Formats: sequence, structure tokens, C-alpha cells
Amino acid sequence: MFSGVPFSGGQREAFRHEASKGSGSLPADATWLERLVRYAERDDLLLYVTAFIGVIMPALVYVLYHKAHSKKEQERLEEEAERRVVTIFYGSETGKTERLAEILADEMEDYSPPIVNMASIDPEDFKTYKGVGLFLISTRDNGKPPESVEWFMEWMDDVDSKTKRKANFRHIRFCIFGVGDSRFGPACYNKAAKILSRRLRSLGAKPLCAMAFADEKRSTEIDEQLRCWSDDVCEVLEDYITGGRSGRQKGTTTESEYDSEDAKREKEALFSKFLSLRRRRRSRT
Ligand SMILES: Cc1cc2nc3c(=O)[nH]c(=O)nc-3n(C[C@H](O)[C@H](O)[C@H](O)COP(=O)(O)O)c2cc1C
Repeated sequence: MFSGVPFSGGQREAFRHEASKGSGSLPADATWLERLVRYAERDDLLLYVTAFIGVIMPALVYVLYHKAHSKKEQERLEEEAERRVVTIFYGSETGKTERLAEILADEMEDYSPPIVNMASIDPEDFKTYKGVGLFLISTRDNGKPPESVEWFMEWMDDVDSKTKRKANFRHIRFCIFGVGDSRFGPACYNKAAKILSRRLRSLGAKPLCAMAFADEKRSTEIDEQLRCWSDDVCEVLEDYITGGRSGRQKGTTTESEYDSEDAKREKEALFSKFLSLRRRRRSRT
């Protein structure tokens, strides 16, 4: 019986036929699924199919996982790159602030910031901006912003009242340098810069540093006042760009700090002190 003589081809076929009969012929009312399974069982088809799935599925899962992961990583890198973009926005009535914007761009050449006149901002582009905005804005008659920029200020107010949420500009970080003259009185002094700051914050944008005001009344030239500010900004920017990914970074001013009148006065006083110290140091050399 166990002579090792293999079955002949005819015997094997007959055996298979018997086996298939033995596994039970399907009842007449068998469902299509049962028929399909029975059909697949024949000639080891089911075995091949399951073996194939067993090999292919893990490979497929691996490929899909890898693809999803690398897409996420790419998105993260793109977001990071957008966060590092620095743009100088200016609003100017007679051109002085525009000139300051050019000086600032030179001072910050490491960041190669483009200079954008706020009068020609595209609102749709601005809505998707995720970088740092350095805003330079002057104030004209009775605390008004430059005429060419009025629409932008109103648009920000409008977006705010329409969306009623702070999501839109939450990625934007900003620093503001107001250009004005304190001889126009405290109510009007650098009022446009103050309004701009309020509007940006009400839309969710976050200040990176305390607002600074150039005062034409000071004996220090406004160019020099700007240069002092840009030194501060460079430091804060470096912190921001190389530092934490979100929330408060070193040098970031929280809203409450920013809002506090005392803090503002203190910073103004410090800025003036800093300017006169620097002036004295320069005159000595
Ligand atoms: C007619 C006139 C009105 C001004 N009104 C204000 C004012 O209300 N508040 C303020 O801080 N500065 C005021 N300033 C000072 C300007 O903001 C300052 O001269 C500034 O450098 C102008 O910059 P710009 O040429 O970029 O607009 C006024 C200047 C002029 C000539």
C-alpha cells in the first residue's frame, strides 16, 4: 500500500473528482456566495488568492502609510517655510514712511523682505499670509491713516465683523512701527499705528514685539529711530524663526502686556532712553 508508487494521472483525476463530490454537492438553493466559495476551493484557487492577499496587503499598507506620512511631512515643511517669510508693509502719505521701509529692507537684508505698499495689498493673498509682517504706518490729519491705506483699514474691520472669529489671521505675526509727531497731541499721536494694531489683533494676528513710535519731535532723526527699532526686531525675529513652533516665543508680547497702558508708556520711555543713549555713544565715537 505504501510502496511509493505514485498515483497515475487518471487515478489522481478520479480522486479529485471523488473528493469534490465528497465535499458535498451543493443543494439547489445554495446562495451565489456558497457557489463562489465552492468554485474557488476547487483547484486550490482559494489558497492562491489568500496567499496573494497575505503578501500584497502588508506591502500595500506600507506604501499607503509611507505616502500619507511623506505628504504630511511635506505640508509641515511648507508651513514652516511660509512662517519664515518676512514682509515689510507700509502706509505713507507723503513718502517718508515709504523711504523708511526701504531703509528697513536694507537693515534686514538677511531676510530679503519684499516691500509692499498697503494700498496695493490683495485682500485674498493677505488672508492666506502666514509669515511675519513688519508694518510701518504714518498718521495724518487728526489721527487718520494715509489716504491710500484707508480702504485696507476698513476692509480689516469689515472682515472682522463678517467672520466674527479670530481664525483668519492667526498665523500672522506682526511688528508695528508708527511714524508720527507728538506735537499733534496725545489723542492723534500715531493713532493710525494704534488702530492697525487693534485691527490685526482682533483678527487673530499676534504681535511679536511691542509697538514702537517714531516721533518727529525727537531730536533723533526718524531714520535713526527706525534703525534702533530694527535692531530690536532682528533679535525678536531670530528668536521666533529659530525658536518654538507656536504659542509664545521669547520676545513675543502677550495681548495683556500689549494692551496695558502702563506697559506701553514704559516701553515708550525705554525706547526714548535707548535712543538718547545710542546718540550719546555715537557722538563720543
Ligand atoms: C498735515 C499733517 C498732519 C499730521 N497729523 C498727524 C497726526 O495727527 N498724528 C501724528 O502722529 N502725526 C501727524 N503728522 C506727522 C506725520 O505723521 C509725519 O510727518 C510723518 O513723517 C509723515 O509720513 P508720510 O510722509 O509717510 O505720511 C502730520 C503731518 C502733517 C504734515
